[in-house]
Amino acid sequence: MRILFVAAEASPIAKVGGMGDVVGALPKVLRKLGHDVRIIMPYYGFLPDKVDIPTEPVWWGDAMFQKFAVYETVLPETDVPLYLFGHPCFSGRSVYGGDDEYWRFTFFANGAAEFAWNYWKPQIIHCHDWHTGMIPVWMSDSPDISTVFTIHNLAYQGPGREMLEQITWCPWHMQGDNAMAAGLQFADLVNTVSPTYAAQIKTPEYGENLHGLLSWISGKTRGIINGIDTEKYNPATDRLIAQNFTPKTIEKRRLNKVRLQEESGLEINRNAFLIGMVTRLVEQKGIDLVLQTLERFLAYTDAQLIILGTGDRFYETQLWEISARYRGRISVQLLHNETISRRVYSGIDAFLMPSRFEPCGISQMLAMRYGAIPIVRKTGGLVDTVPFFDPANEEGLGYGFDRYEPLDLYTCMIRAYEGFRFKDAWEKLQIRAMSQDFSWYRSSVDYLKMYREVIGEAPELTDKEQKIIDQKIK
Ligand SMILES: Nc1ncnc2c1ncn2[C@@H]1O[C@H](COP(=O)(O)OP(=O)(O)O[C@H]2O[C@H](CO)[C@@H](O)[C@H](O)[C@H]2O)[C@@H](O)[C@H]1O
Repeated sequence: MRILFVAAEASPIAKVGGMGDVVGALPKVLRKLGHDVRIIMPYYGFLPDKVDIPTEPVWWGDAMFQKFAVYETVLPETDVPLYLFGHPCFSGRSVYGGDDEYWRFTFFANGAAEFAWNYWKPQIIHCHDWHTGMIPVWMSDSPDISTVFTIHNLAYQGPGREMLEQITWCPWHMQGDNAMAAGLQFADLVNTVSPTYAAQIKTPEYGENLHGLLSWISGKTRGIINGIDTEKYNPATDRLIAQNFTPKTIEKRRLNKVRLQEESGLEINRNAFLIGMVTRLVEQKGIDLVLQTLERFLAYTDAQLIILGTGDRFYETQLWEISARYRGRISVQLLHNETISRRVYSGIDAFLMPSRFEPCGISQMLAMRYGAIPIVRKTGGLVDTVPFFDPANEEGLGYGFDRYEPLDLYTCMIRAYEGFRFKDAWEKLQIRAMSQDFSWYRSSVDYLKMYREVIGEAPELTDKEQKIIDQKIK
């Protein structure tokens, strides 16, 4: 199949959060399974530092009364062709933000549609989040190009209908109050990134005002759990961490904890319970709950906390302030840094993710891959990826709590803290977490089915695909 991914992010060159992980990893696996998958994303000002880009474009196009250039390169460390949509509006150093964000990404979507009509024609356009929401609307007039729309974050819905009508082409039959809603309405199939979240978004509590529409289209909506890039994120070979280790050599992991404590200004204490977070500092991630719980938890235990994240200034300031009062016990790094993130995953004992809502969550899977035990709120994809620890039967992978309440988080953290004191049981839990298969090959089966469904083919895997997948998954 010929599939064009259209997205604002692609790891490793333009990643802000989990969408970048998905767009950077899934095409690579689909290509290994024999499909011609390519990506188009904006040519951000910082990209020349990260990837070789030819000076001559392969194509010039027009959209929204502007000219744009498309450059062709390859996503680093893969064989995935990458097209970069070049226009001065994307020359800044950050992916999101700025007053023209809505206009800029709508223009990008429009350019990507022109590109698919005129330069490289896919059978399927795979759209990601509101930035690409208008593409299914435009493609509804092109019967030879089908569309799949993936919801990574329903909270951001893009420009409203009125603005869309001012800046771009909205066909008379268009429906939807904003870019996200339009994408959901017109895509041939829609998915979000876990089965639990796919069910939750049909309710007012999680639907971000689109629950009515999402219930209406539930027949064409799927829930497909994300994977992680298990080649890149492999503690046995990762060169960015202090000490490599495997489930069989888990004792070697201890060195990573000590190094992390050294590097982040925490007291060096192998026995202290070290909890970590690697996250965007936004309301979704439950930072307010952590702030309400933390001091009580620190008073009761000898635990330490490291937070790596950037986001809302409000949370950044509060975390910074609290870390200044607990030197040696709390380390807050207000950065986006891939190397530090891996050093955190490989050194902490437990990974905290008390999300208000969570479509899937990649961080908790990365944490488990590196032997850190998740402490999560039972919501969305965290339900599907973190079965809860049952010490009596030696089952499960992490600790969980239900209600979005400080006391519930506190109790859950105390349970994990107590669990950590039973060293043998904790080590077995770590080994079990590390031994899970979170690779994209598993989820690629459901994506292939979805792609085949939109182009009217039988959903079964081919023998070749089945063989590769059988080899890859445990
Ligand atoms: N400061 C920092 N430095 C370095 N790396 C950092 C970082 N902050 C975050 N990251 C990285 O960004 C990714 C975060 O991915 P998540 O899926 O956990 O959440 P996010 O909300 O961004 O994604 C959204 O999209 C994804 C993809 O579908 C869904 O899984 C998720 O539920 C949804 O909210 C991880 O790879 C993490 O390591």
